[in-house]
Amino acid sequence: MTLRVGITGAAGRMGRTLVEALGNAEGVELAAALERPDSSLVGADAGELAGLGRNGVAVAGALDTVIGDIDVLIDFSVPAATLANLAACRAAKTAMVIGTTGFMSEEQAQIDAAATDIAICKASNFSTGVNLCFKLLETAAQVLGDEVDIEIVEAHHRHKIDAPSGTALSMGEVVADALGRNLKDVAVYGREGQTGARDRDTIGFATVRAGDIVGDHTVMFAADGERVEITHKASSRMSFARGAVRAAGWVGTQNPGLYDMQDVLGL
Ligand SMILES: NC(=O)C1=CN([C@@H]2O[C@H](COP(=O)(O)OP(=O)(O)OC[C@H]3O[C@@H](n4cnc5c(N)ncnc54)[C@H](OP(=O)(O)O)[C@@H]3O)[C@@H](O)[C@H]2O)C=CC1
Ligand SMILES: O=C(O)C1=N[C@H](C(=O)O)C[C@H](O)C1
Repeated sequence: MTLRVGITGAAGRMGRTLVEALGNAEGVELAAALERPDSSLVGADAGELAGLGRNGVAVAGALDTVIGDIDVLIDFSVPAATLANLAACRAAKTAMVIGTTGFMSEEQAQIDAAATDIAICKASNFSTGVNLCFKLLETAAQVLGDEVDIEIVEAHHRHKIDAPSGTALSMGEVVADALGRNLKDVAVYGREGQTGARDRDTIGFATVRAGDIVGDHTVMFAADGERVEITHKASSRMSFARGAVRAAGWVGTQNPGLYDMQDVLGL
């Protein structure tokens, strides 16, 4: 069976990469591509937009005009657009892959609620390497325990609109959970001025925004006399897109529920 997939933000950085990844994947096919209703790109060919040549899929401006043509919607856009698409998918019983980051906790609650009716695979990062790093981080935190200072440093391109990155926050959650801490209580987002000495239980975050960096993440476990650093560097958005397309093929056959890339990879 071939699953029919729709892509939102089809002209965006991830949207174009997803169109390319879908063209190379098996068991899934591009059935719809979406942009804003008032976008000048509505009606354009999605393959041409992605720089691949015509693929015959015209960009639509409204999800309700194409939702009957798709089995799974892949959404990498902005939280407000994702939540509007979530409501439409919930009503139509269409599965979703959500890659958008930067949701507030009450927005995440809407996703949790929709997952009682539809299958949703949501991940802050769909690359295999980052999902492996989540496992390595859990082990590192368990072994190094409370004897180390933990700092998370992330760097992304100048266009990124949320900080810290969703991936950095997920890494913080993995480490905090492994240590029995609540990230909300221990996170420190940047430092300035007379900060006082570091509190051992805190988990620090630092953000770099520069140039065309695709996505770098380092978690540092620093003790007196040694430190461990676990680093992932993405050099192509295709690493995220391939994972999201794999997730679409997987989530399209699941019962309602909220899943992540670890479920897709069986980690
Ligand atoms: N989970 C993962 O593995 C990854 C997640 N991401 C996340 O994906 C998201 C998108 O990133 P990226 O592709 O770089 O961003 P872009 O800005 O390049 O693309 C976003 C797309 O969404 C569209 N869009 C924005 N607002 C709306 C709206 N209100 N209604 C309809 N469409 C809208 C944009 O259209 P327009 O240009 O007209 O605004 C654009 O086509 C971010 O949240 C990012 O953090 C990114 C990479 C990997
Ligand atoms: O906006 C991006 O580009 C990315 N966003 C995701 C995040 O916020 O973690 C994933 C990746 O790092 C690229």
